[in-house]
Amino acid sequence: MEIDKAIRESDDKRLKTKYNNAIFVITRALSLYSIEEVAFSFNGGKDSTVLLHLLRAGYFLHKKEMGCSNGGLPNFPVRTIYFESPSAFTEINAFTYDAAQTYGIQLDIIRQDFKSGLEALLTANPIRAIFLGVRIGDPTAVGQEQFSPSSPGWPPFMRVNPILDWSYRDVWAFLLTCKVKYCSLYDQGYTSIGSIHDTVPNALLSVNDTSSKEKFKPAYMLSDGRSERAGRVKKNASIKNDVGSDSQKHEVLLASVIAVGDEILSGTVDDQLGLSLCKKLTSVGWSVQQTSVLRNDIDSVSEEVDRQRSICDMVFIYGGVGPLHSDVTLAGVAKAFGVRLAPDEEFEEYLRHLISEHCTGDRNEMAQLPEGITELLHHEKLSVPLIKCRNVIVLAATNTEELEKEWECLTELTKLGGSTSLMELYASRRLMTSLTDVEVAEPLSKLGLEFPDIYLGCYRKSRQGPIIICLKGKDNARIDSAVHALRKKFKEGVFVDMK
Ligand SMILES: Cc1cc2nc3c(=O)[nH]c(=O)nc-3n(C[C@H](O)[C@H](O)[C@H](O)COP(=O)(O)O)c2cc1C
Ligand SMILES: Nc1ncnc2c1ncn2[C@@H]1O[C@H](COP(=O)(O)OP(=O)(O)OP(=O)(O)O)[C@@H](O)[C@H]1O
Ligand SMILES: [Mg+2]
Repeated sequence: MEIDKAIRESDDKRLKTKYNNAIFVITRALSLYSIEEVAFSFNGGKDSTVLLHLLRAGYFLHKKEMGCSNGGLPNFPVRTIYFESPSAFTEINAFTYDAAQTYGIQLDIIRQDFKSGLEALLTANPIRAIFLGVRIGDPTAVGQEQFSPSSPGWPPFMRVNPILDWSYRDVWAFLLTCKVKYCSLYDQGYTSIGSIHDTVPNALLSVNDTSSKEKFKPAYMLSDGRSERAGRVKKNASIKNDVGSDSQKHEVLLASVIAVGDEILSGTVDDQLGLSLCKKLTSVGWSVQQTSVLRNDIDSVSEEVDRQRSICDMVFIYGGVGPLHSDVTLAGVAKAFGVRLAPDEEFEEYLRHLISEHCTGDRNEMAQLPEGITELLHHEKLSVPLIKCRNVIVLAATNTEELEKEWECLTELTKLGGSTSLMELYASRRLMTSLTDVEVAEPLSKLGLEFPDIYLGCYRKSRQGPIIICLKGKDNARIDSAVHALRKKFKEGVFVDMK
């Protein structure tokens, strides 16, 4: 089988690992489902072209494993579906039909939208699993695994994603190593292909040329796979401004603190970080609007981040950061901003230094960051930079000492960035009194009206104990005036200043 042979003869170890993993997924799927129960969703794009050849090899190897291979593969045995659309590139259509002819594929052309088309397909056929060329960086891949049931609201089937963990580089390494044909648009600067309305050649492949027609290098020349979708016209628009522009509207900067961790919710671990972070934020003049604890679940994270990022100046999120299956925070942040997670070579470099020989296989998965919105905040005291996605700071700290260090660096870095005023300190005074609630309630409300710029808080340490009144603001003189005004409302000596 020529594909299998080409990979075995190649000395690209990484490609071999990717290939073996994908073949494993395919052969498992072919063991789990009968050939009538599987389908392949093919659209002539580079990812589905990779999958076409992997399926050809996988089927061959599966048959061999079962002891019934004769070495040949005259016709492609998996039902193949193509959702044809009037807005597809003619080159894509031509390549799809051409490939069908070359490899003996019986194409089922569907001219409906994905959902209705799949509903009809599943009603008419015993299909239970569909192979897709989805890769982890695709916006639609968020939350998917190699075997992922279709989403709620979609007809029920298993989505099988054998190349989910492949990078852009892997795709081109495979197509070039196997010397297989791919759609001609990829030789004209297109790096990811949607419809004719939302896809143009990737400007990063543009060749400076004096002639009037702009020229582009082929897709495989793109050195940084993170820019694969640079030729796609952006769909989402309304992203809240970064802190520093919008924030000037508020007198006080608003923060939200999000913890991610099933263990906090089950009471297995004590969330010290939330408390510490709230103290730190308050001490530098921020007003914490909300703290929340979320499950290790991408959708929970994305919904909460989306909500908080639009009402707060800055969102601080911690927990669920790392390479484990439960580490979903960055995927949730990516989903909240409607971008994909993509391998970040700079971040990967840091991780490589940090874990070097302890790491086997492909390190890319650990270095996936929300694409196009991530800023790495470097500090010499940190072995890995802090991650800032627009107005969301992702903290890697897992205990208060680590948080202390990250916080120190963060405040230094934001000051270095010229944002000193954003970290302007709050001044505060606390007064203790043995007056009853009823006695202080009304005068305090009136004080609030007289001093709208001063935050007035009350709390007590026990039901019967004294009340502590907290006055906070950015102007010391105003706080002193408020304290004076409050004292004037009562007999002398009923309020004691607390340190
Ligand atoms: C065979 C097939 C199965 C799909 N299954 C799902 C699904 O289970 N859930 C979902 O949200 N989208 C599903 N989709 C839609 C894709 O995730 C995605 O929206 C689409 O490929 C992107 O196309 P667009 O960029 O034109 O919107 C499926 C698409 C295909 C072709
Ligand atoms: N119109 C379609 N018909 C059939 N399958 C499709 C269609 N659109 C998408 N798919 C499936 O979804 C997968 C992911 O699509 P995606 O656009 O990310 O990749 P691609 O088209 O293969 O490559 P590229 O990223 O270069 O466009 C495809 O590989 C294919 O399995
Ligand atoms: Mg495509």
